[in-house]
Amino acid sequence: MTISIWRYSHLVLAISSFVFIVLASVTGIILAFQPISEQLKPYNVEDINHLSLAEMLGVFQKKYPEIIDIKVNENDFVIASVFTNDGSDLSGYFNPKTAEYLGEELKASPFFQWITNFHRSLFLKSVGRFFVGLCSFLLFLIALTGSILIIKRQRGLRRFFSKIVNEDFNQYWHVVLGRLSLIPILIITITGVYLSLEKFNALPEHKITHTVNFESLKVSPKVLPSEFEVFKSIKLSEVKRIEFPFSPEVEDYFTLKLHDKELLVNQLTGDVISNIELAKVEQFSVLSLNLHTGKGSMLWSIILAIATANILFFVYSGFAMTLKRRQAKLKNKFKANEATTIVLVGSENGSTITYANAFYRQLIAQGEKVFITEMNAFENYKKAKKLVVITATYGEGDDPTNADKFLDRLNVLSNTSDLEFSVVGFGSLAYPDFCKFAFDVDKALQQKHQQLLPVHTVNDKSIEAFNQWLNAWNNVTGNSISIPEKDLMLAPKRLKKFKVIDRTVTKDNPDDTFLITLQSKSFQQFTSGDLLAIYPKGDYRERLYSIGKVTGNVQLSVKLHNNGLGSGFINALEQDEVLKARLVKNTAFHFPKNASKVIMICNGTGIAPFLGMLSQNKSVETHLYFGLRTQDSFELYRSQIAQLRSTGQLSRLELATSREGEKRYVQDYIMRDRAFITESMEANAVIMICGSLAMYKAILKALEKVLPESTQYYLNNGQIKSDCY
Ligand SMILES: Cc1cc2nc3c(=O)[nH]c(=O)nc-3n(C[C@H](O)[C@H](O)[C@H](O)COP(=O)(O)O)c2cc1C
Repeated sequence: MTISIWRYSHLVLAISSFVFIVLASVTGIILAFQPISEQLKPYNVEDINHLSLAEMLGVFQKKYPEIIDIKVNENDFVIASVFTNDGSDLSGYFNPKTAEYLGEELKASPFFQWITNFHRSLFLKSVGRFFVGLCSFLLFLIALTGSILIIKRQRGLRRFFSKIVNEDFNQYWHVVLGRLSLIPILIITITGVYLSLEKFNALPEHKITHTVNFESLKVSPKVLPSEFEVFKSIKLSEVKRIEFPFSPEVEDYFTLKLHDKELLVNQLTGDVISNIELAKVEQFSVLSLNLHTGKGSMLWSIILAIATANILFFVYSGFAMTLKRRQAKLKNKFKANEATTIVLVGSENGSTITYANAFYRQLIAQGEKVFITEMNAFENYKKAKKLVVITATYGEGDDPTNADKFLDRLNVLSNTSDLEFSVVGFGSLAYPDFCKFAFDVDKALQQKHQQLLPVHTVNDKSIEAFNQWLNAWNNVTGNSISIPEKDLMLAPKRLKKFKVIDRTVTKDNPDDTFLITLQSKSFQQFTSGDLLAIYPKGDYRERLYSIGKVTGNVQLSVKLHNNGLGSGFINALEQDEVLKARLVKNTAFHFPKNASKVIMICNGTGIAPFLGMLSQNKSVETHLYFGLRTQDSFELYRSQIAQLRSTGQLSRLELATSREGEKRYVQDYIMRDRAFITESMEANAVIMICGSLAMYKAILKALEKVLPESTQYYLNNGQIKSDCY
């Protein structure tokens, strides 16, 4: 399958370095806990930013007759070496405010030391260090190519952090976590490379050498160190180390190492004898070490640990995605120029190829000469009579990578005008430009060839929807192809648990229909009009139901069919039983946000999403045209609808009973209320239709007669929405 140059680079880099990356990541996660464990020790003193060096020296010199040196480490622990009044030496952690001894200096744990050595060089000395440095650089490139892939996926840098639709677990989290850990990973890799370069002496030398003119050193006026102006002006947080003079002679001085410079200070007068700025290389080395290891900041150490753990997840999810893509291969029995039917596939992540391959195999089994290939490989096919294009849509209604040259090639190459074609669009209603690329392809093909079937769309890889197209294809071509469902889908993953919290029974209803309410066991965002996908046999067989959101739960209205796989499964569920299913977003059938009025038309179980929408409705005027067989059929919904009427959430109900009374269908009421319907649509109302396809067609026919514009106009305008089956 064709993949973009960026994805290819991302993959090649990952493959070439993954062993090192895994080893470095695992050890890196462990090492992140070293600074955390150190900082949990009670030697840290607050307000180190406010305490001056002079103040600290004052208390130390009061308490101890001789001080050798004082250090402040990355954790802001003060470590000193002193002589006490009884002449014994004392070294370890001290409180800088009171000069009180706190405890012995921690020795690095042998375990962390072992892991550190492994992390730095894999115990391979210079060779290992080189590979670790190289792997850091490769990881940096992987992060860069990954960012480019995200920018391309999101169609622009500005949309880098825009919402991502969760279609595939590995893909979704690869991108989401990739964006979140990008900055820490860039920092880890850049500093890793820098530290390696330093170890190989590849950076400029940066030794500090002071020159002191001993002749010019003053011996008066004498000042106590705690009164030195220079010590007063330096905060303890700036200090790395202060070394005390060995003797009281003026030739011996204080050596003060700060984070950005080194000073020599006259021990008698407090004059600064020499002041040298640290080279930028040196300053960056310290910064690199702290950023790379998390030394000195618990928060940063935790961020590093999380980002490094994410790297391991990227390795796993990246390879899982690649494997999935590679499984989707196109193989041919016939040559392109022998084939009478051509199947072209546009796919980014391979799932559309599974459908196209299954269709190809069935055609071959029927004895047809078929050729299947990627859309970008389109050419003039000598003997082709039929062309089937099965394509996904990406980005914002754009082409998948292996179809990005198709429209140009079609323009330049194609000249066989008696070729008949059918386009099947794979897409997701979670995106605003649903299957747009398929529509673009269809339009372009219409300029040159004969359309055999209108564009057929498949939402969320629905097998049902694909089979509907297959039936239509069989009808127009005289074929009798059927695709075993197991060829199309693997058992679904990541299903969520739902518990039955209420249900009615079919015997109470003349149409074998029942209401069932499910409570999601985990937090999930959904709304009325979305779909619930169930897997009755726990395998590839999927059944979708329109749902209503009623008091936060999922409500379905189900008609039990003879041998119905889905309805039989749901009907067998008992109170409190738990099932596994998944919610599918269906934005095209959500309650409109800005409509002046909503006219809902449904028959039978098509009422389910409307019961939810009405119970969520706050103030919109709503009219419900509900078709059922008898008044008894209505009993199932009577109390809910009465409640909605009493609260005003449902403004008007028209019940059409087809088997008793005036024996009317919903479309009869539409014809009767033509003035109301027209007036409402002119005032920006929205019509929503849910239920059987037969009813949908009848309603569209009625609306065609009633409305001033064509139904296509209102469909395009988003004023007619439907979810029919
Ligand atoms: C980044 C991204 C963008 C997408 N954009 C659209 C879109 O604009 N319109 C649409 O209908 N579907 C869109 N989809 C959904 C895919 O077309 C759909 O999941 C399809 O089944 C994927 O097929 P494939 O696995 O063969 O690539 C998008 C999916 C992804 C991951």
